[in-house]
Amino acid sequence: MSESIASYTPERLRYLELLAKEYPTQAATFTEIINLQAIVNLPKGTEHFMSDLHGEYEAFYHILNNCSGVIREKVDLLFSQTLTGQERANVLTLIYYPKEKMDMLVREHKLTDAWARTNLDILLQVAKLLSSKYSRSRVRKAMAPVFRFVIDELLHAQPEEDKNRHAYHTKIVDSILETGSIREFITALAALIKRLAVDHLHIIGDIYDRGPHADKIMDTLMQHHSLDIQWGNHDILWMGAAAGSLACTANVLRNNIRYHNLEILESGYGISLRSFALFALRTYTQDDGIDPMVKAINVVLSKLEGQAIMRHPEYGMADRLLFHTINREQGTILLGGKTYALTTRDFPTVDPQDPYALSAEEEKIMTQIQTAFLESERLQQHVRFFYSHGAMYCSYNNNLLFHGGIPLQEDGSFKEVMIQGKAYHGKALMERVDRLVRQAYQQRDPDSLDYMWYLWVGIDSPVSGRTVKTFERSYIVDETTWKEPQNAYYRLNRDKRECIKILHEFGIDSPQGHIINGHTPVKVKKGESPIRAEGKEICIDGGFCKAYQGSTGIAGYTLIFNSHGIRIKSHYPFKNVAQVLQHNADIESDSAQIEWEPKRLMIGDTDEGKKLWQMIEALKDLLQAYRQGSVQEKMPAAETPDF
Ligand SMILES: O=P(O)(O)OC[C@H]1O[C@](O)(COP(=O)(O)O)[C@@H](O)[C@@H]1O
Ligand SMILES: [Mn+2]
Repeated sequence: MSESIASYTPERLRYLELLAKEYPTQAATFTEIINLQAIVNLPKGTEHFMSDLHGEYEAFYHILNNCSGVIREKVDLLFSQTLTGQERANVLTLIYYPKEKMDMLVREHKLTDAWARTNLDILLQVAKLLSSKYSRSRVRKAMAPVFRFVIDELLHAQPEEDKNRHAYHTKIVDSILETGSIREFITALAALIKRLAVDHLHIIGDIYDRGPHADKIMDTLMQHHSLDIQWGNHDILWMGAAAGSLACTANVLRNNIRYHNLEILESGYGISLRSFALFALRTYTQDDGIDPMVKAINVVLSKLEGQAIMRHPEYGMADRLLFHTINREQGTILLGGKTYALTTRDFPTVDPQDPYALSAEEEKIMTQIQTAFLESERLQQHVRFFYSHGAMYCSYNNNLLFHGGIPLQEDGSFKEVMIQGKAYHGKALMERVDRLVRQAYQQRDPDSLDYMWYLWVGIDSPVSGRTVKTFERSYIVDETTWKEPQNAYYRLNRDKRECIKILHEFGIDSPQGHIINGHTPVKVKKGESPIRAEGKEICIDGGFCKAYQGSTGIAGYTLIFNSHGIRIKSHYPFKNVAQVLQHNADIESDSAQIEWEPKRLMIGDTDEGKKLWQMIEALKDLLQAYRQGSVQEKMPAAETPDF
């Protein structure tokens, strides 16, 4: 059979020549084609989605360890007939916290060879089940390098295989025991199990604030094998503070003072609040029962925000300039033509002639704190990770991920938002804001730093979408003033057609497309559902944050998207790691299937798969080019035929 001769454009030929550097022979090329064609026909990897972690490190870390309850499902599937509930619970704790569990067993003299053999076998069965949907080479890469060979051998042992092989495997286990490496080995196996259960993690914003340890969450995320982050309004605030914005810094301080979370600043990031605390105690009274530190930061915040509003008439926030309408003698404020009572009259640093100017002392202390943010190496490292792994939005396998909303008009059309003199809407707006956020960190110019603050408070901000009313919520007795008006997105997101329109704007036209976001806690207790707009929008702010669990009724969601479809897990509150170790107290979760795929999704159907198909096509072209002599093979020296 004669093959037709293909002709290539000069660009294509150049590309094939580059590709030939990696695949220099026909053999190398077709091996890779076979390899990739096998991969695209494997089931798609499992994606997990979480949002609004709000510093709840312990709950987050446990959910990461129990892979949102997926490990328990697998262990139950394999062993519900052969192990008791207690035995399975012990296995689970071993997988979640191998080091701590084995430490405990050693203390109790229970880490025997017999225990090791039994548990090794159980863990191998779990790992085998989870690895079945990956290529062997992918599984091998997921293993700790030191144990790669051994785990690989053991995973591929078939019980029915001949005696020699069985003896070989028994020998491997004997050597593991003899060499005293069982603990390391079990730890590596537990890590592999967790690694295989979750292929990719999406964090849909608000890692920071309210709970105590966002810094530890960041450390953990930095170790993760595969993840992306969509920035939340709280994250943006910290990023702004880390880039030097004083208005952002004041908001970070306020959030953390109010929640008694000084530890993250002081020991987590080495940012001392000592001078600020001393200043507050010296300057403010305790007569009205309000914490002097809260009062001190509220005033600094109102001043700095007022300055930013005056610098930027284009933000349209002149009506948020409240500070000069306070009547200190009467303890009231004038708001929209009405007078409201305040909970304090304690404003000692406000100059009635120039109410938005920081006092000399406030200025000095805030400048010191600003420098401390800029110089905190650990904070800067975390923020750099936000930039390298995060963005305003992400389009991933037909899902559109962002923290808050896309600014809309009341009639549902995209809202035009002015940024540095030009109007943007929809996708272009998200991309423009993304660039501005990056510019704020790279260039630290006053304009983009102010915009970082706007993203925290503004009704046209994609990450906030509210007029944030910090002053009213702090000091005005009448709670009707506390309501924060929201962008129309948060009403229109209940409408299927609106969501389809937004997805379309971002190039997602599949009937299986969804918007996935967080930001507004789903009040399950009040009958709210995370599934909105007939399944087109899924909001997964389930309240990891303890302060919100009263209204959400649960303690966080994980959304799971595997080859069969999408399901949601609602988690119940977590006690602590000690409880897990003592009583195997796993987080309980309910699971609900949201959607089934019409047919099982394979890697070839994913975004990554599309790239692999392109690569397969290119390699086929390369093979053809080799065969017709358009590109020359380069035999490795040792294989050059000897004439
Ligand atoms: O993105 P989130 O979690 O809703 O946080 C932003 C909100 O937090 C607030 O600052 C209120 O916080 P608290 O409820 O913790 O006092 C609101 O003014 C603002 O809308
Ligand atoms: Mn938020």
